[in-house]
Amino acid sequence: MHIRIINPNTTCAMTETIGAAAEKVAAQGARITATQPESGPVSIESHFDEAISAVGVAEEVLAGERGDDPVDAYVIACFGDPGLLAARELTRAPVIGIAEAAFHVATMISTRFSIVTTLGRTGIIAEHLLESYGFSHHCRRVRAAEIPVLDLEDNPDIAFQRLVEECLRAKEEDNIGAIVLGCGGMADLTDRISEAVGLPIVEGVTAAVKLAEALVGLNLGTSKHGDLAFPRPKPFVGRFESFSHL
Ligand SMILES: NC(=O)NC1=NC(=O)NC1=O
Repeated sequence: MHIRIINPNTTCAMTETIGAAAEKVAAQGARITATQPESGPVSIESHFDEAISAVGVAEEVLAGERGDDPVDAYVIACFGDPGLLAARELTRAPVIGIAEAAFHVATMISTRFSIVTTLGRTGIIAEHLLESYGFSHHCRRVRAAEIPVLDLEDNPDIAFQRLVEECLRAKEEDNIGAIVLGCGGMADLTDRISEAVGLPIVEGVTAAVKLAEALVGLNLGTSKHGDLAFPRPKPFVGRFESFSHL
């Protein structure tokens, strides 16, 4: 089984972190390819960043579809799940966003969870996803450690400390059974945070890898009946000309 994990931002170090975390939990025989767009934001911390990164996600799925190494499942490894539905239109394989995966897993081990994400301004993105996926009433609170995404790579000790402090506040105040980590860049911190906080920690990259394995094992992929059918072929002009007649 070949899982292509797409880091929608363009920071190689974070792609490596994400890929290593995925490798650690991947089943025997599952092969992980971790990739990122050639162009786009170095980190995704706003609606604008999300919108721009969605084009890169689509390009990385198309590269997987057109390559000579067949892809069995895709993971979008950014907590905003940028371009998730557009990506699903481009393939028959399962495409799993790390936020959606984390929400599903968290509700299987707890009746209520909180999210601890990076910057407070990205909290609304998580709220929109909770509403869109139908998990709003399961989530007590969306919290932020107030760390820029790239601090997870550049200042890991400070980032870890702030994350643990916010997770401890969530455990103390939110009446929850689990915490969802709200950034793909936190993929390597799960065990350390869980040990420090004393709660089950659900992290989206690893949750998405295991759900991808489950869907492939069930021989289930993205439905091509209805809105996730392949896009109608048409010309694209200008910088997106390569998308013409997909
Ligand atoms: N909430 C987030 O910080 N999301 C993210 N930004 C990135 O660049 N990757 C993420 O997962």
